[in-house]
Amino acid sequence: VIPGWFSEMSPMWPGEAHSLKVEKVLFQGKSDYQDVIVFQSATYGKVLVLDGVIQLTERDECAYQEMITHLPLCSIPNPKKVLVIGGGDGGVLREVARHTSVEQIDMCEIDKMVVDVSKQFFPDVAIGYEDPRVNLVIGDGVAFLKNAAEGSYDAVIVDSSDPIGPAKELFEKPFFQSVARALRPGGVVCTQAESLWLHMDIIEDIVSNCREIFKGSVNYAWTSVPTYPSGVIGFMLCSTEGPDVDFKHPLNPIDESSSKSNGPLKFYNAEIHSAAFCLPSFAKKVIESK
Ligand SMILES: NCCCN[C@H]1CC[C@H](N)CC1
Repeated sequence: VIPGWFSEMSPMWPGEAHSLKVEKVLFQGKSDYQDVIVFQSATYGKVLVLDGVIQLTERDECAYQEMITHLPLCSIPNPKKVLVIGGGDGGVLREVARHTSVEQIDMCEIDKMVVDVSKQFFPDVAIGYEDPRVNLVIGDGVAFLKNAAEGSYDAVIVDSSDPIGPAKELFEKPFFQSVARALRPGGVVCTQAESLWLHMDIIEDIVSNCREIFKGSVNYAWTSVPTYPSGVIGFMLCSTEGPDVDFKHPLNPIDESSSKSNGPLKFYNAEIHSAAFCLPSFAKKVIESK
């Protein structure tokens, strides 16, 4: 490693590595599940790294947290009960809390060290934990959903790391089946769905599993996050059989007054919501043909 530089290498993006200039390492630890590092970067603020993979930076986390949350929640009229799988940094909680219709936010995060480190080093992200509607469970999302009552959620958000390490099972068919069971008719799920530049094979498998399991609509959306591999990240948006969900045209705008509580929206808006579903031809061919 070049002195003072962090390079993000993984078998999931062979032959390439995004690098950030490191000013100071603020935390290094090893939880029961993964290596955890926080460093002060020269140009992206503080950075959270798990097993050598960038999870968030202060400068661009708004793009991911706002899109993964508002793409599903702005697509249904009145979300009340929301489940977050993963998301231990608290950023998705911060975004869900903007929705005044939401009454209960359950979260299941497997690694307590991620929660503690986020509260210590990323207070503007971990602010989500301060919302009284939040119930945090430290545990395995797969087990949590197996025990969830049928049809108990309006929305599930799967804010996972990559399918190498603790999040591996969150990309597999049985997990998607348990999500569908826990959703009410016309309920929605949004999952972290990797990069259309790097992972069309993974996306192809996820799409075909989702089309089998979710009998409402199944769509892939994507957005720009400079510090994620290839500079983009995708999302699977699925709804269960029941009241129609048109993900491409948001019907439930975020209540402006509630947005102020956790600072202004920096990235999401209704136009970029619809634009997120426009795909390059090479991806359309795979995703829309499954
Ligand atoms: N809430 C933290 C974001 C986790 N999602 C990331 C997507 C891109 C991956 N390479 C790493 C995890």
